[in-house]
Amino acid sequence: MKITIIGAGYVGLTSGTCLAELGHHVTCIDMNEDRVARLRAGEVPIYEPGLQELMASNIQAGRLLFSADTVDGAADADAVFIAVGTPSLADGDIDLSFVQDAARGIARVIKPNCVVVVKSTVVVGTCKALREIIAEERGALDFSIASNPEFLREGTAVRDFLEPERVVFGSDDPRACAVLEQIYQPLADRGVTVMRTSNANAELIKYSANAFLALKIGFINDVANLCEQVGGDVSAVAAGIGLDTRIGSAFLSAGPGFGGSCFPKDTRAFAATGRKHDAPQGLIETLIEGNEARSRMLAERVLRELGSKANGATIAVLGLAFKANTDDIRDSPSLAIIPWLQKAGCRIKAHDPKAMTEAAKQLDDITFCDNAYDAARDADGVIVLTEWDEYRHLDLAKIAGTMRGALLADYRNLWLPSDMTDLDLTYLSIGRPTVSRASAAVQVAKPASRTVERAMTATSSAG
Ligand SMILES: NC(=O)c1ccc[n+]([C@@H]2O[C@H](COP(=O)([O-])OP(=O)(O)OC[C@H]3O[C@@H](n4cnc5c(N)ncnc54)[C@H](O)[C@@H]3O)[C@@H](O)[C@H]2O)c1
Ligand SMILES: O=c1ccn([C@@H]2O[C@H](COP(=O)(O)OP(=O)(O)O[C@H]3O[C@H](CO)[C@@H](O)[C@H](O)[C@H]3O)[C@@H](O)[C@H]2O)c(=O)[nH]1
Repeated sequence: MKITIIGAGYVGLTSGTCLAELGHHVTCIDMNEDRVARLRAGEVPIYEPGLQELMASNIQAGRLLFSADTVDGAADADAVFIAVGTPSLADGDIDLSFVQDAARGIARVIKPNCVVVVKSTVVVGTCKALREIIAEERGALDFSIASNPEFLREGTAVRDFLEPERVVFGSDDPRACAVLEQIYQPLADRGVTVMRTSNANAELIKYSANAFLALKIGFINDVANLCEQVGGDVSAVAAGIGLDTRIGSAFLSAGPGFGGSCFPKDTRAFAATGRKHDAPQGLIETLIEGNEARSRMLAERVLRELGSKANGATIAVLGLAFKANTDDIRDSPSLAIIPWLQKAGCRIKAHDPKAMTEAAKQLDDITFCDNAYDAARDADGVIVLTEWDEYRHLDLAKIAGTMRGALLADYRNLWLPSDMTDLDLTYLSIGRPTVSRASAAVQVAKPASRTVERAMTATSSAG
């Protein structure tokens, strides 16, 4: 199949590369000429593990091309995938202007019988509206439209695309369904479930999936708040409920709140769609409120701990990306927590293995450091906001030895409270007992089984 992808960002580039890997001939088009030039030179403009190698081998095999020219790239495609951004508007609804522009851009170019596939995350009814835009722009042309939402996660995008738990596509046009079935046949041959449904259902499935996953996170964060008040341990509670297969153990890691380019904007859009269609999504409205309030709550927890020393304190922030293994900082908790600390008079030193360049564009007055040890040196407090593996292996005694203060706020539960008892640190984490510097030994109950506790910490942060 000849496939064109409009938008070579996280989704377009990964999908395009993976579709080439499945044997299709793919052209990725992006309006950002600089991005296209870098891609043509074999450079991957985002950090996504495994993508560079896969891209190189498919370029080499002649199955993957890049272009900044829609006419050049889309004219002979059997299917054109739209994978451009759908950011939030001020009222929470999504901005469909990029998708609409992309549809207008291809309308005059596509060949008869082409299938236009919407991969961007869009609210229900969008495909229908895009069909009208293309028809208006092009006049009489036989073409089909389909929705094919993407479920990949940043950081594991290549694996998620090539080994998905399911592929969902929807169209009210059997010809579009036949083309999509052919495109995904190589995955179906490997045993992947390919679900075919209506256009509207496919659009609804994407938002409902993200909203449900975000609810799990919001729920466990609320449970963590309760654990902190009553002396519980959220890791144990999550493990205990997750053993029930009706609940499942995934997406029950308590932390600084969900961020990223999807959950915050998609939950807002889902709620806005509910309001618009007189089907209020009360659970999701409350979830959004709680998640937004969480950043301030976690900043205040640190400020409370620092007390009168907060104004003028130096805080080392470890991790700026919204999660590990990505350079993406869109809607990252760091972007909300850091300004709260700065407002209270804290000076911020920060480190992130991949996201400092992006963070520098959005955060002011930060001293960026080459590594976590440099960030922590002379700091009054250290806050962990991203669960990078390299932080798990830090020498905490060394960190404690070079800090001016003694506060470690582990908002990703990377370590165990019971491992802190010999360190000269006050250890805060999420939904678990605080280990206070002065009376560490009496405050932390040893877990019944350290093996179980360690396993829980490892799996819960895997997401
Ligand atoms: N990032 C994810 O993990 C993820 C996962 C699943 C779904 N999604 C959805 O996929 C869509 C894309 O997300 P993303 O993170 O890849 O966005 P992105 O911002 O990384 O990439 C979008 C790209 O589209 C390009 N673009 C915009 N308009 C264009 C046009 N008219 N012609 C050509 N190029 C154009 C931009 O230059 C940019 O490079 C969104 O709707 C998002 O919600 C994202
Ligand atoms: O148990 C968990 C799991 C995740 N998170 C946070 O939730 C956010 C989203 O994480 P994740 O889902 O791993 O990352 P994304 O790359 O944003 O992927 C989500 O959003 C994509 C875009 O729609 C979908 O395609 C994916 O299926 C969906 O998982 C991040 O801030 C995580 O730190 C938690 O706090 N606890």
